[in-house]
Amino acid sequence: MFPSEDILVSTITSQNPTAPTIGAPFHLARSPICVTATGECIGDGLFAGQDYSAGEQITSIERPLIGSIDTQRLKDTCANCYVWTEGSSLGSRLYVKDGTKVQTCAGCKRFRYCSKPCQKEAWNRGHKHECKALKPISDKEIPKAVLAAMELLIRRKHGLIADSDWVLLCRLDTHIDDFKRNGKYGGIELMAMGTSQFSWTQDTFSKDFVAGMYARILTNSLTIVTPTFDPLGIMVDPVLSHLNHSCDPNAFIVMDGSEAVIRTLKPIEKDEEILISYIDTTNPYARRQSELQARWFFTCRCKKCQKGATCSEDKWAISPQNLASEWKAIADDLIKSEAETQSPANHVGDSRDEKRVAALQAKAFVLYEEQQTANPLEAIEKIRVGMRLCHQSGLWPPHRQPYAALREDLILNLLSVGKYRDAWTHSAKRYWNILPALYQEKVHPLRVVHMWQTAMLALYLANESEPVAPGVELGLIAYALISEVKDISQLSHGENSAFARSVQRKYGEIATEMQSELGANAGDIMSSAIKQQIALFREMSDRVEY
Ligand SMILES: C[S@@+](CC[C@H](N)C(=O)[O-])C[C@H]1O[C@@H](n2cnc3c(N)ncnc32)[C@H](O)[C@@H]1O
Repeated sequence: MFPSEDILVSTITSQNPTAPTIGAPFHLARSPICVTATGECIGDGLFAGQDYSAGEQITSIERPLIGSIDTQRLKDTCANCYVWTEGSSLGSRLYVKDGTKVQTCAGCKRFRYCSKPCQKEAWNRGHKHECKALKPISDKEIPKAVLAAMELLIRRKHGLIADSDWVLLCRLDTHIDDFKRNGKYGGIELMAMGTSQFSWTQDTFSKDFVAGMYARILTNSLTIVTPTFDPLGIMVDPVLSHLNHSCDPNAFIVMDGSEAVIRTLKPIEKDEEILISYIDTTNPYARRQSELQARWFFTCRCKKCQKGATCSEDKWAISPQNLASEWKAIADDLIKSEAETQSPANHVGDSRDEKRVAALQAKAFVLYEEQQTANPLEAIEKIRVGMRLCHQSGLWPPHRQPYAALREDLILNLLSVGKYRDAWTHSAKRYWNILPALYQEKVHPLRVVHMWQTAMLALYLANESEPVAPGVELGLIAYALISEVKDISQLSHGENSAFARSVQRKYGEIATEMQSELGANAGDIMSSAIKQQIALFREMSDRVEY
């Protein structure tokens, strides 16, 4: 048992950030981005230890210190290596070995593992202590943040978290005062009480310390994702959790099983701060600010936010004054009847026309959120209503949110009900008109993953007897896309990543198949045919109604 964690933590938090180590890929220092309204610097961040070009690895962390899987994913995800054995999106699971299954831990009946070695690794990391504590409460649904806090406290109590990690972790802000101000501190105290009780650590950590640690998890966790960015849970890590946010980030975290890698999105100079994004940065300015304020308690002053609502995310296809009169009437009704239209997250401007546009935007976001909890067929209907609103009002360019996000979910839902052809035309629209606008860097991992999914859909449809449109040969389009993804995935995911390797493998299979079909002149025949097919693929993006 430790004499007094509270004393240890207060000593640590007053220390200065670590000095840079020569030759290290990054270092921790005071961040100029974390400032109060009066300009006082209040937080740390990670800074580049050398110059990096776009698409380079900065560092790799074998596994985050603490990971906690979403309740929904506990049943189909390995709690050690984070392999997701189900997966919904097309082409997203090629990197998972066929027949991978997970089995429940016989003790706690909560976590599942894909193999004996994974179970053993988790056991030795601390599950041997945690399992006993979780066993009597195996029938209770426990929020992932509580499970993360339990793991953290149990492992520290049993000497399974190094002092150096603990020191860094305890330096992260708890935001307790912010929680007290927004009225959520009571809930935190309650969760912390449960955490202490369930983890059998009351003898080691005080009530206030646990509340602080729980609050720290809420404001410093990152999302565990698959290599294709399907969310699986949350992770807390002394290094990763020190990364600050920018709506115009220069880096991102990509995961390969339990390994988390920080990679660059743009060139970064030595001593420049490494910034990732915490949120969907494709949203308009007011929405981004509201989300960051509500969840992380800060006003973002990144380069993009300093320009206010003037960037491409905030551009309308027509000016608000030119909205057709029937849409003005619809907007006026919404202003009278729907509270959401007044939310600061939808703020567009103070003129009457801007308020109307904000009301239509609020409605589109409500529809976007509502469809997320509906079954696929209902979701498709709701999404179509939202997309028609965006299209028929004439206000939205295809990449403006939530129009682009609605199409994204439409594609996923169409795939899940087997409407592959419909999904294909929307994917073509997304490929040509949306991805380059949303993710301007070619190495952006979300752009790469979406390209990959488009390629896999083309490949699937290539085997159907009826072409999707006259003259279209989807096999060739798939080949061209896979070959593009093959090259870029080395930069977005890393050449040795499971994702890049599975793309490489697929490319090899298809190239061999094409060569055996077309013979010695395969290269020449294909390059002219591909040009023609790409032109047809581009034309397909104009065939969607909205
Ligand atoms: C995951 S932590 C990052 C580490 C944090 N800077 C620290 O030293 O504890 C998230 C917190 O960092 C601060 N932060 C991150 N990005 C910021 C930004 N762009 N502007 C202002 N504060 C930021 C906020 O206080 C946020 O709640």
